Amino acid sequence: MPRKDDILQKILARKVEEVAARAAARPLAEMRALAADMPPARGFAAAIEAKIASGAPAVIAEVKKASPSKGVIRPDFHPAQIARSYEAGGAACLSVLTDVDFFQGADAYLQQARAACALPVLRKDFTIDPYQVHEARALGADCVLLIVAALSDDQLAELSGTALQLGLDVLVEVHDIDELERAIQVPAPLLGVNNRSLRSFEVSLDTTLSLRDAVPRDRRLVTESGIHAAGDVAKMRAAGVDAFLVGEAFMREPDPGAALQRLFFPA
Ligand SMILES: O=C(O)c1ccccc1NCC(=O)[C@H](O)[C@H](O)COP(=O)(O)O
Repeated sequence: MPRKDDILQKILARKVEEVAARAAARPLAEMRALAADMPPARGFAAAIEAKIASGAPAVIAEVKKASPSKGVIRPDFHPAQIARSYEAGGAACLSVLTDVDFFQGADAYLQQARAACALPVLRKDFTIDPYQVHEARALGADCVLLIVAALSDDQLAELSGTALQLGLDVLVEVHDIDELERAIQVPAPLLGVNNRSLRSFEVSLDTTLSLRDAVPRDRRLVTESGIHAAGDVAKMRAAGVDAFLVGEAFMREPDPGAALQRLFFPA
């Protein structure tokens, strides 16, 4: 598949500008104070472990209007309705895209989705600065995403440290073995393997299968992207993978939670 002119680098360049503008509008000290005033987080990793302990797969159900690889996925987009539907369908947690420029996301979507249900919520964004971690907490997020390909080791340590200090969980995302080796230096239990290359957009579930044995036993492997069919779920579960992050397959369905239930909890 041809490279898409390295979309990840474009997103990161824009994110630097976005964070600077946000910090100018609302300084870090103010954001820190807002974050410090928030009630305790809902326990994102704990919800995943509880689901798996009950014998069920743990599904992180994504609330995503559009993406760089697919364009607009769900034009008729109502985050609160989607969140309620996912909760009824048996999701363990939600993932809400807040990036505006590349995913047509919004901070308000996270707040609306979280307020509509009792599920813990991942802020799905490109976190590059501690400012965004305080902002995530202030928005009510329960977990932040750290993409290893986007960060240096020092940034990974600083951002994960800030998140853990604030009571947030961290999903550390990798796509290859070099990134996995860097990710396991971060003391966070959730390790996402993205089956989609964020550089070429190519999706292969073999990415998860090839990295599975290198994931330490004290980490929870979350397979991310490209899960569409019962066969995909069966393939992962047969390989001992019990946690899933799924977006498009649900977002294209009229009732996303019913689609989740059909895919993961068939009668
Ligand atoms: O999806 C994209 O086009 C994309 C491009 C660049 C960076 C990230 C991107 N997606 C984020 C994700 O990884 C997915 O939203 C998530 O894993 C769900 O994937 P899917 O089930 O395939 O919608």
